[in-house]
Amino acid sequence: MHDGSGRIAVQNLSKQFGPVTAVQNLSFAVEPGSVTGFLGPNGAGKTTTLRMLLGLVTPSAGTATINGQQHKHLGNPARVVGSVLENEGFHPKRTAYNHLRVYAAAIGVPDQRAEETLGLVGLAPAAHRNAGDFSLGMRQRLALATALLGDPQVLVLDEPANGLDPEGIAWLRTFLRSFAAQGRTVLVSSHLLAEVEQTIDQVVIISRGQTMYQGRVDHLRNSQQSRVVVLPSDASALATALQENGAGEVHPTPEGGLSVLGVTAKQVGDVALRAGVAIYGLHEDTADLEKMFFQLTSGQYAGGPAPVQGPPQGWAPQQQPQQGWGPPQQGYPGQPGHQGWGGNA
Ligand SMILES: Nc1ncnc2c1ncn2[C@@H]1O[C@H](COP(=O)(O)OP(=O)(O)OP(=O)(O)O)[C@@H](O)[C@H]1O
Repeated sequence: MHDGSGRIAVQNLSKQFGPVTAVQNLSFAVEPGSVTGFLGPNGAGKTTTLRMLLGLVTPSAGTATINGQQHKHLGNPARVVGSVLENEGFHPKRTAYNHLRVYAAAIGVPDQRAEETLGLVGLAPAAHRNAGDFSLGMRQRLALATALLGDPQVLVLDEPANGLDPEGIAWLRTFLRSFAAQGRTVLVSSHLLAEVEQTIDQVVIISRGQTMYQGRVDHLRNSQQSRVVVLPSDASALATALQENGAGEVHPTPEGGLSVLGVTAKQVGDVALRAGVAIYGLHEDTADLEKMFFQLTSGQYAGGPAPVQGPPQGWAPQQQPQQGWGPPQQGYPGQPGHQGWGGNA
């Protein structure tokens, strides 16, 4: 039997579809009490991974377990894990309530649970309307109600925000966070970080079937080095002064200025003052999580938004992911451990 922990563990998971490697040696863990985003571009292998976790696809190698067991060994799986996958079908002539009653009977829970789950997802007023007349957002809610029938400990949702309007997304966010606050586990896939950023507290980012980052979203955000763009009277003199004061990377800009990583505008201003260099312009680029996401998954993109080449500043995508990858290994200005920056004095 399963261990009741609510933990999802994916270990060295791979899936080959003929010549296509959908998932390659993927490892990550999802702990209860949190909402974890499972993020990656289209085709990264998210759906295949979730389908392996739910026992719908057989792995080529590795394991995907819930509560320490593969799905097929969970006993009564609907009581352990509820899922909403893409393109869930409903009988169009069946009411929402009747749809849920059919599923309730199949997993051995009373009809009353159908009413309860309709209430949970805000569909009670539409209980006796045919699912065929539902909007995409209502169908998503009905799919979620179906997943909740067994009062599961774990929820696995594939792109649940698809088809939801902003109000629906806000509602889903509140619902998932309160579900997790009860000590349950939520894993939500998406190809859009912005769509789930406010919902999730942990994130697993994959690209081309491999884990690129696993850890807290706020750690990822805090790890971003800020960038200062400065237009000085003498770029060469300022670049030298910055480097003497411990700035990590200083690059010229096409406008004749400098782009300086991991510093604040104040630090650049202080160094320039001491170096006797006048400043004609100065601004700070704040951390952008979306940019980081593109960088981590850049190899995946063939078209669309132009990815920034190379690993993100201060980050090194690794082939052997570990729980809670932390911020950059080396300190930088503003972080404990950084040496230098006379401008801070
Ligand atoms: N049954 C299958 N047969 C052959 N190839 C498949 C099959 N299922 C998935 N793939 C391929 O595996 C790769 C990963 O697909 P998958 O659907 O898991 O990615 P995804 O991250 O969920 O993408 P999306 O966000 O577009 O759904 C893709 O190249 C896809 O074409």
